[in-house]
Amino acid sequence: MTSLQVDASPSRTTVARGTPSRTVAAELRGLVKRFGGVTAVDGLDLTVTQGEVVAFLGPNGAGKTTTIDMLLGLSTPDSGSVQVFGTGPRQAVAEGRVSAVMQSGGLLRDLTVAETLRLTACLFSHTRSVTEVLERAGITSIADRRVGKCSGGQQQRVRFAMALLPDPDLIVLDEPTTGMDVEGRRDFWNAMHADATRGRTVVFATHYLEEADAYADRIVLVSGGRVVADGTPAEIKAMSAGRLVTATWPGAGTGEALQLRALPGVEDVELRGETVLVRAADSDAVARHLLTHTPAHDLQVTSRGLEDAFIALTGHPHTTPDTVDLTGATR
Ligand SMILES: Nc1ncnc2c1ncn2[C@@H]1O[C@H](COP(=O)(O)OP(=O)(O)OP(=O)(O)O)[C@@H](O)[C@H]1O
Repeated sequence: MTSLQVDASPSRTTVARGTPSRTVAAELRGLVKRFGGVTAVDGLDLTVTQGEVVAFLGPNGAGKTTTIDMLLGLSTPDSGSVQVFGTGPRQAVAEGRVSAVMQSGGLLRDLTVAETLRLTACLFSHTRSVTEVLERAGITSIADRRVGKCSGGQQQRVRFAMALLPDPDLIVLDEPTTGMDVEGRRDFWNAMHADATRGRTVVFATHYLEEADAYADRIVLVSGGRVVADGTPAEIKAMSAGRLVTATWPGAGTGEALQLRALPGVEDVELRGETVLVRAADSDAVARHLLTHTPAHDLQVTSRGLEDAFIALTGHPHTTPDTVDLTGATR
């Protein structure tokens, strides 16, 4: 059973999970990491229990990669602690209990996919068979292809297969699908998710809200180096209460937008060409006003999604590496 709590100071919404007896996979306590004058991670606390698939979501510069680097023992915190399966992260990695899929690097272009995996397997005392990880990562058909000839999405699945070799208890993926097309992303996550359903703990950082929504059991929203919200995708979406009213209103301009903004319960008004978008707690009142006091027509009322929650909870518009400001007029 889970329950939603609001912790007023600092502003953070958490889900207290009622399963304290489950094995803790990773425990980050009071993590702080500074680079010169920049505080990349600012007192971050997070407990991941075994078997969870956790998405680390946040705007650019939120501190996701810095946190993941500390989780993997690639860098050390200025203060705070990291424990992975009750030990330090470096030891957990050395024991093969944790492995990672990073965005780039780690591949030799002239080796085939199968040679790459056989070479990687030599680094560990015990591994799963190359045949098995090829299958798990969905790349058996390209086993004899040179890595340099593989697409970006296929190369990420090679990295995923490499990470599966030691049969880790925790797999950490840092924005593994950046730059992939939609099909590549879907294939990658289907392979990852099929593996995760066998009880593996997964922590992944992503810019893609839909990936977090579709593949995570739990979303940890990070902003300014801190956890600002933590819950299931449904819980995170529900944190941004209210609805979006969309209508066509030819000729609407700043004056009309300001009038709407002044209505009770209206949080935000946006104009995109002839379309007006109103985010409001009381969508009925907004709809009634638009239909009775203005020439607006073609009204639609929709529940707000993860993107609205992202904006509300982080104070940032949501952007991905291949899109621009989603709240801007260019959308
Ligand atoms: N090696 C470094 N030297 C200086 N500043 C750094 C370094 N690494 C990260 N930072 C800064 O720390 C902050 C957090 O960066 P980090 O890469 O962890 O964020 P992120 O959430 O992963 O961002 P993105 O989604 O854009 O990858 C940023 O302001 C970044 O510029």
